[in-house]
Amino acid sequence: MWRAITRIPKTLDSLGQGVAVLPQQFQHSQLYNNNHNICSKTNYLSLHNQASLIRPKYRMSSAKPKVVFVLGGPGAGKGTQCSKIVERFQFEHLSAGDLLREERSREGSEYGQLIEEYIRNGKIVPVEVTCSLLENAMKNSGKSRFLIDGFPRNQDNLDGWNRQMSDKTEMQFVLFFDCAEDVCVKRCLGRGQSGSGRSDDNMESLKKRIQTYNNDSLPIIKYFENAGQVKRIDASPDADKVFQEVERVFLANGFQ
Ligand SMILES: Nc1ncnc2c1ncn2[C@@H]1O[C@H](COP(=O)(O)OP(=O)(O)O)[C@@H](O)[C@H]1O
Ligand SMILES: O=c1ccn([C@@H]2O[C@H](COP(=O)(O)OP(=O)(O)O)[C@@H](O)[C@H]2O)c(=O)[nH]1
Repeated sequence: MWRAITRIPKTLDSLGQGVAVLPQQFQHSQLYNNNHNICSKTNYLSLHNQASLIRPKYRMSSAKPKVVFVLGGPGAGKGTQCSKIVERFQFEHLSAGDLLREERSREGSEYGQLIEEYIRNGKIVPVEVTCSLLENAMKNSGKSRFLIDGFPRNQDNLDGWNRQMSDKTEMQFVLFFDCAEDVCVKRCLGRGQSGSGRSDDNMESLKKRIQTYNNDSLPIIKYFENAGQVKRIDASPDADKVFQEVERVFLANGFQ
């Protein structure tokens, strides 16, 4: 008789980051859910055996995932530079905006309409939606280094991240692409004209996005700056020149 309940050992229990390599079927199990980390010994043994199948991979990723936040005005060149970072360093690029656009277009999404409304009006989607998309993308990628592009952009985003993700990840620094407003506008309009298909690369939406950036996002960058966590990059030169600076920052912070 297995009357006694068994607490899953810490190594299996704390899958906050190890879960990144768990196959889908584990992700709703007691192994995954820290809130239900007590199970019968029979269940435990079965889960333990299943978990041992994936143990080597889990061990490899037992450190907390490293996160770099990438911030800057609309059109500052965040996405462009993230692609270059991915080519040069081993990072997974997660654009919060792209994830939201994907979710907007996903058939059956209960948030599609809400997301479209927020994006078109340059407003910031409630963090519960964005943070869940980010966490899922992190888990599904199986990677351990992430560029989180375009997030956190307001206090609600930052609070939500701190509640849901900060204990599970190691934030390295904030890469801030500093770009004058008129340059940002020109780049976004250029992106729209060259067929981005984005519903917000037009002057009307841009005015609202810039206002949101100045009112809501800049204070967050300031907050990180006061904490000594911001690496500021002048985003006005051409993309290759900007990347020279970006590369220097990553090398100086121990990334190869
Ligand atoms: N350094 C740069 N100089 C000139 N144009 C750029 C530069 N970086 C990006 N762009 C262009 O500006 C537009 C916006 O860049 P993107 O990387 O999508 O910005 P963000 O992700 O910050 O919105 C794109 O059309 C891109 O090709
Ligand atoms: O964490 C995020 C990131 C993006 N957005 C929305 O998505 C839009 C586009 O963001 P993206 O980062 O793709 O583009 P950018 O404005 O930086 O060019 C923003 O204006 C917001 O409406 C959001 O609500 N939360």
